Amino acid sequence: MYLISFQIFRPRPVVLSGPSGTGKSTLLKKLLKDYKGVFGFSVSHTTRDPRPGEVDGKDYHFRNREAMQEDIDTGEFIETDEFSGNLYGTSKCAVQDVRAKGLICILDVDIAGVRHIKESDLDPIYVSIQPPSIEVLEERLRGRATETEEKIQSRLEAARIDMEECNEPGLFDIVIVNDDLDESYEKLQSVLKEEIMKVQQGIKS
Ligand SMILES: Nc1ncnc2c1ncn2[C@@H]1O[C@H](COP(=O)(O)OP(=O)(O)OP(=O)(O)O)[C@@H](O)[C@H]1O
Ligand SMILES: Nc1nc2c(ncn2[C@@H]2O[C@H](COP(=O)(O)O)[C@@H](O)[C@H]2O)c(=O)[nH]1
Repeated sequence: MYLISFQIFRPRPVVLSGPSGTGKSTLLKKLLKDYKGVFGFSVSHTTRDPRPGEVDGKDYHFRNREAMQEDIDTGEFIETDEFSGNLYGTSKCAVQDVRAKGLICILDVDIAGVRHIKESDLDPIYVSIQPPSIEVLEERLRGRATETEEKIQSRLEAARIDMEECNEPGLFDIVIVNDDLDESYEKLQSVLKEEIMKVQQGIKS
């Protein structure tokens, strides 16, 4: 009996994608804070260096390239991509850890990651978070002050491609232009309402 109801209430994961600096982490941190016990973050692996304040195992699993490549070769990842000179990837464990708790698993991946996930059996809701313009994105990236000039340029180059590809029919369930943060958050909550309710009702019953 317990098993049957667990399967009925199993929420769909959520993929948040969009250019670097567009506000994905800001929005997902708000969801995690406002909906405790509803969402869980899929902690990705990366070979990039931690930024000040980032914690290994919480923000990312920070690995050197050799170690991460070994894990890729042994089939531990759902998807991986090279972005701005570093490897990033979603491990099977990262997603399983969240889903085993009955939580909505949030994945933050680039657009190549979205395409790889489409080939898996994950069946998430796909959300693209876009900047109002490339100029605003550049301001946000510079304002965050986490990248070198070279990295800012490579991220802006990837952003131009992402801003074009996000409108490809069928790629995303919704594209949210993150101009006003509160409005974007409203839209995000609205598209996730059904899954949120599934988990909240599951908690009550
Ligand atoms: N709607 C908004 N208006 C103004 N600033 C914003 C808005 N949303 C996010 N920001 C700011 O933009 C910067 C980048 O946001 P954030 O780190 O969340 O981006 P990101 O998409 O997660 O980037 P990355 O993919 O590189 O991790 C941050 O300084 C954040 O405070
Ligand atoms: N394909 C994947 N992309 C990922 C993953 N984790 C993060 N990302 C994307 O990388 C860039 C840069 O992130 P940053 O933290 O260095 O700024 C950004 O677009 C993320 O969405 C992943 O596991 N797979």
